[in-house]
Amino acid sequence: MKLALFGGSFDPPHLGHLAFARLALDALAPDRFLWMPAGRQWQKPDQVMAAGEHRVQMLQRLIAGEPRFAVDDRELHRRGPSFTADTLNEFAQQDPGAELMFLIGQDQYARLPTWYRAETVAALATLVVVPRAGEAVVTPPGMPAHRLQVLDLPNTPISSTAVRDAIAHGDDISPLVGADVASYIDSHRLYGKKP
Ligand SMILES: Nc1ncnc2c1ncn2[C@@H]1O[C@H](COP(=O)(O)OP(=O)(O)OP(=O)(O)O)[C@@H](O)[C@H]1O
Ligand SMILES: O=C(O)c1ccc[n+]([C@@H]2O[C@H](COP(=O)([O-])O)[C@@H](O)[C@H]2O)c1
Repeated sequence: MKLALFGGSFDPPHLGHLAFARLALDALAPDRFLWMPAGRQWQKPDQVMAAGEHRVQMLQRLIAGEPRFAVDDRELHRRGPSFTADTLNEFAQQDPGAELMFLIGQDQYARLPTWYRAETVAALATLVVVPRAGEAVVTPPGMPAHRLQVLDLPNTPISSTAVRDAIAHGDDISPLVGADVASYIDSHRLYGKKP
């Protein structure tokens, strides 16, 4: 069983995430593809994120057109920081024969040596990495031995930060997150969205 895991803050999820996920679905042909919103991303201590339930609802709207996608909210229910090593250990114990693939963009791949138990992450999953914001995939110094699959994602210059900034400026965010996520943000007044 091949299991693709896409972890993220998803605050909010956007069309860049969706482009990456669709490409991975085609390229990897996993048996399951799970989007995993982080509970507490310990490396973003200053960011007050939208509640986990809102991020799950936005993800559900973003992925609605693709029945092979599902949301796994286990990290939202775990106490303490959301360590990817813990999550991968859970999957490995749950299904010892499964081939785990963890999706990340180059920005996070570059930081991976700073993650909690990076060697466990590297040992348990193949890292599926895409370029980000024009930055090619480069293995960072200090990265433990790992399996790497690079996917050639065309540059999708969207970030959650840009979405939050666009909201602050009163801009239409539908081109960044799609109409369904935009209307969810609107109706729940997330990220300081004005009526
Ligand atoms: N436009 C994009 N293209 C490729 N990968 C992306 C893109 N946006 C996010 N990712 C990747 O998706 C994962 C989750 O990203 P995250 O939820 O932090 O979104 P973000 O846009 O990077 O957020 P923020 O701007 O708040 O840092 C990370 O591995 C990140 O590298
Ligand atoms: O385990 C860690 O130490 C760790 C440190 C930073 C990020 N991560 C995970 O990497 C994924 C992408 O993070 P982010 O902040 O770019 O959305 C998400 O699943 C995070 O929980 C994990």
